[in-house]
Amino acid sequence: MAAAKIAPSMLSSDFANLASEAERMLRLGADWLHMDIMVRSPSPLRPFLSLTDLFGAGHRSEHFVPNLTIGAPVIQSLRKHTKAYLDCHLMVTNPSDYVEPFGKAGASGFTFHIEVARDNWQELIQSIKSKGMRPGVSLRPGTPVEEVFPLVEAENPVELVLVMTVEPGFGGQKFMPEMMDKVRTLRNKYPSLDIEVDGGLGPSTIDVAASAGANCIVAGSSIFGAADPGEVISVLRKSVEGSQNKN
Ligand SMILES: O=C(CO)[C@H](O)[C@H](O)COP(=O)(O)O
Ligand SMILES: [Fe+2]
Repeated sequence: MAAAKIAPSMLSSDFANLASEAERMLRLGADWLHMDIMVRSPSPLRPFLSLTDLFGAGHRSEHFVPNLTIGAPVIQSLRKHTKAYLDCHLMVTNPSDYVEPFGKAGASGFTFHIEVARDNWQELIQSIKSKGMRPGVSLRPGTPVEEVFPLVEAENPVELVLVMTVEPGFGGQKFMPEMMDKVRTLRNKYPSLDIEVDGGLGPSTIDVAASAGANCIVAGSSIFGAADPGEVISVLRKSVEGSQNKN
């Protein structure tokens, strides 16, 4: 059985006090720290011609998501303050460019999106492992779950599948229960796989995700916005463990 992992999304923390926020979450019972990486990525045509040069600054195809958060230097700084598992979720168009810097910075898990790795996921998994990180794959709400089967069944497989339960880009969005079909399908096929859900998880949505078979729970706004964040972490864990004991 895949163990319950509660992973506060540090996207909702006070970035100016990241080390103490991380320490607070671990003290309150968190297993992992979820780090959302959203970076503006250069076009493959640079320095010759970029999509922005062609279509103007409004063209968004160089971004995986319309937001900017943190990069490897922040992971490196945080690593000096904690031994915790840093569960890095890379919402970037070119994940292979980030494997080496994140490995050096001390990332523990490196989860890339299948939508930007359809042609090179085998090499990507290999390089993530060679840098000492645990490879994971994520899928946006519109991406069919079948797309990740080959990555779980590969000779050199991913060790975690992250099912997005909101459109990636921002914390504080509404949970999409229709994504639970993907979780159920994955749990039925792969009983011991780490299946992570991310987006809109909290005490009011956890039971649906836990009973579908998710064992790694990312939660940002519901934990950081709570009067008692430790209680929220405990509710999330009990729901996952309770569902597992029923099966
Ligand atoms: O990947 C993410 C956004 O793209 C975040 O991890 C996610 O949104 C968590 O935030 P919340 O729990 O507030 O929804
Ligand atoms: Fe995330």
